[in-house]
Amino acid sequence: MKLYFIINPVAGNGFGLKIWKKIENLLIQQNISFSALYTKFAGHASLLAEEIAKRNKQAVAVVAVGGDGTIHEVVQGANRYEHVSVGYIPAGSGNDFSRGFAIPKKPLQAAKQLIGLLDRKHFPKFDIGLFQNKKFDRGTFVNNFGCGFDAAISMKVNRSRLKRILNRLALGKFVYVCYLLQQLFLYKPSKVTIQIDEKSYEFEKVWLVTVSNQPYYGGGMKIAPSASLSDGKLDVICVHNISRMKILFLFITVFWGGHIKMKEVSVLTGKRIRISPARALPQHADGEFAGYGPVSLAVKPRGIAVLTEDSAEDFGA
Ligand SMILES: Nc1ncnc2c1ncn2[C@@H]1O[C@H](COP(=O)(O)OP(=O)(O)OP(=O)(O)O)[C@@H](O)[C@H]1O
Repeated sequence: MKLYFIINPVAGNGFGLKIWKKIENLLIQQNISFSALYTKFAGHASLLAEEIAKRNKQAVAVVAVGGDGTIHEVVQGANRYEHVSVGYIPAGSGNDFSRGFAIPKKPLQAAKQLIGLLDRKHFPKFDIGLFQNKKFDRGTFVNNFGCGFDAAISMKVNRSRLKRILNRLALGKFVYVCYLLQQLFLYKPSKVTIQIDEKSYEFEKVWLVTVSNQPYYGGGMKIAPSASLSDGKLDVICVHNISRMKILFLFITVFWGGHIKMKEVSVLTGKRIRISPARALPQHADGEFAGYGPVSLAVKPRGIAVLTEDSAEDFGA
């Protein structure tokens, strides 16, 4: 099996590149042949993964070295090709993919796990999410999709100069707290209709709707504690009719999944989902800006093969 690495040198504020140098040495020491490609712009990992898929007719592994945005793009580019499996070396700031897919959080340990799996013929397959809106005809997500308050925060963070400054001071997470507090005062909740399979639900004063493929989100928050990568379903969490103060409380309890007991949090599951907000809410897919407005989502059961342990199949359920 041919082995490719797609490296996002700017992930984790330059951590991606540093980590890659160590992993490259490890691969050379162990006489493992591989190709390494560096991303040059946002969205490039998707194009590279698809090029690799088209160029190789035999089984090939494409490993993302970066954060959730990088593995998101690799899966976006690779998921339509049966002969492509994906791997992940966590080098970003959040790394929820490693939490959900049972990949070690330490990059060198993740690399060792990956090396140990290379001689296998088959890798476990996991569900992924698909979405369609005005911006994307067939977008994918591996962790979660969100619209509303959380997408507004991640849009602000990603466009922020403050993020780059604070990242340099190793205070990257603080920037999320700053924009969370800002949006807490500025965000205007709105009415949202959610259609899940054959049922329709109307929620007033909605702050956010997330659609999860796995439990973890936003750097370790357990937003959808029951989401499973192998159940052929997506978990929908809708936060509505909640006071601004209680939102803060929610963002504390979400770290252990306690928020789902709150009366303002509705938990639903299904295979096909349509979210129709009364006003065009921002959206993200795995933390990457994904558009505005109504969106249709569906699960693609066992949609991607991942270089991880077989036991990861039961992870998160
Ligand atoms: N060469 C590049 N220059 C600028 N941006 C890039 C480049 N390569 C990739 N990107 C973009 O960098 C962004 C961040 O990548 P990624 O999410 O992997 O890292 P992170 O934000 O540090 O980690 P996490 O999402 O886990 O918090 C993504 O939107 C990706 O498209």
